[in-house]
Amino acid sequence: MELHVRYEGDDDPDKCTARKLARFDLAALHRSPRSVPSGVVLDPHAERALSPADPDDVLVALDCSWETAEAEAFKLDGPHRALPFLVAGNPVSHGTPFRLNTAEAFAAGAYILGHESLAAELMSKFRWGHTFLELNAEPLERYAGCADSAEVVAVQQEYLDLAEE
Ligand SMILES: C[S@@+](CC[C@H](N)C(=O)[O-])C[C@H]1O[C@@H](n2cnc3c(N)ncnc32)[C@H](O)[C@@H]1O
Repeated sequence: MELHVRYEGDDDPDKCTARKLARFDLAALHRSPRSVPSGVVLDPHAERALSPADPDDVLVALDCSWETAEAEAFKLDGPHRALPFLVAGNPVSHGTPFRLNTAEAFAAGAYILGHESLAAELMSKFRWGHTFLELNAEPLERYAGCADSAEVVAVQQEYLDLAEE
């Protein structure tokens, strides 16, 4: 599985998780949208949830600040998919649902698409990485066992209902 990042560079470079993954040769950074290959785009605004039915060869994320991550910013080729209910494990957004950093989004995507060891390798580069995998162990396992996006959404609903109680 290849990981590609459309890199906006408008967030703190010292804390940027995409840059760290690139330093370990785990992801490729693209400063121009034209050089980003077509692949499954991890897009929180997408209508369809990522599921094991999606292609697992190329995953793309947009690394930018959350202030500029509006829908128009995600103009990239390929099917756009939202990650289902998962909570951030990083210290900046710890416990916040849906608001993952780029490394967490890639780890979640890899896990759901059947690449658990890649998810573990990505998270091993961050001191909080194990927290993300521990906090989300059950939902990740369940999403990875779904047949399609509709099943993922049904499982997600159980977590949303629990979160509302
Ligand atoms: C907005 S950037 C913030 C990155 C942060 N500056 C960092 O250093 O990791 C996070 C990216 O991860 C992906 N992502 C995060 N949460 C997501 C979700 N719930 N669904 C789909 N993609 C998500 C998107 O590509 C999003 O643009």
